[in-house]
Amino acid sequence: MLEIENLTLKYGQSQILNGINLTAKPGQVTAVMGTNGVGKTSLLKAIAGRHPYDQGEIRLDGKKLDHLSAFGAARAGIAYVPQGREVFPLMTVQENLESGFACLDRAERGVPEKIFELFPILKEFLGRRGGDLSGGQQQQLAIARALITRPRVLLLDEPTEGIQPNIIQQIGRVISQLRDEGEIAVVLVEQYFDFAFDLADDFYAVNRGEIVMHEPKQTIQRATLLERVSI
Ligand SMILES: Nc1ncnc2c1ncn2[C@@H]1O[C@H](COP(=O)(O)OP(=O)(O)OP(=O)(O)O)[C@@H](O)[C@H]1O
Repeated sequence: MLEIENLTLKYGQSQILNGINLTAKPGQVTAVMGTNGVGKTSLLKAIAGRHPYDQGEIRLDGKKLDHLSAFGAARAGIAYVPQGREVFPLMTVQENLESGFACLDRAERGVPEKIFELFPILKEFLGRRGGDLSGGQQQQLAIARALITRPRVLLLDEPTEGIQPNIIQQIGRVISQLRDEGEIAVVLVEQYFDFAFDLADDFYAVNRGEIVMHEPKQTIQRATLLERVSI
């Protein structure tokens, strides 16, 4: 389980996150929603060791992750799929997948067959360059690369952005499957409201660096959440 307690983050003098508390459980999709610029990406970056946070605590399975680097966070079990995907355009699909090996011990460095079961297109395109894939295929590659590290937590930053509907559906099915397997806590930052609403088990609405609503699927009202994330 991922636990964030009282997290604050600044860019220079600008306070961007102001005391965030959030829990993401394995076997659940936790949605973090809100309009542009409220701090969703910054929160994921802090968790993934991509940006230093000022105060607060991040714990994984009860263990404090003490201001880790990106490498340290990946080794600790946190995988991050950034907005815009960051696929290496001149490297092949195979090489892009292997770039996920960096944080693994030598004995663990292999692409599990499960990756190709989740994303069959990647097996077909192993020799193709990342930059020659469609946006949706690149998103699948970015998620696959993250899964290679066998994470405990999967952070997804707007995985549907700029992607055609049939691939959005496939990505939704993969996220559901990962959730149902029960091993990984998925944290989903998403502005495509219905995608997140249909998929997630727990919802956090963020506004100006603060959590303004937290409610599980069982009790949440669609209209209330929509209003909170549209402010
Ligand atoms: N490197 C940076 N330096 C200074 N300010 C930044 C930096 N990155 C983001 N910001 C600012 O921090 C605020 C939060 O940005 P962030 O990207 O976390 O928001 P977001 O909710 O993910 O928005 P979006 O959906 O547009 O990505 C914004 O006002 C943004 O302009």
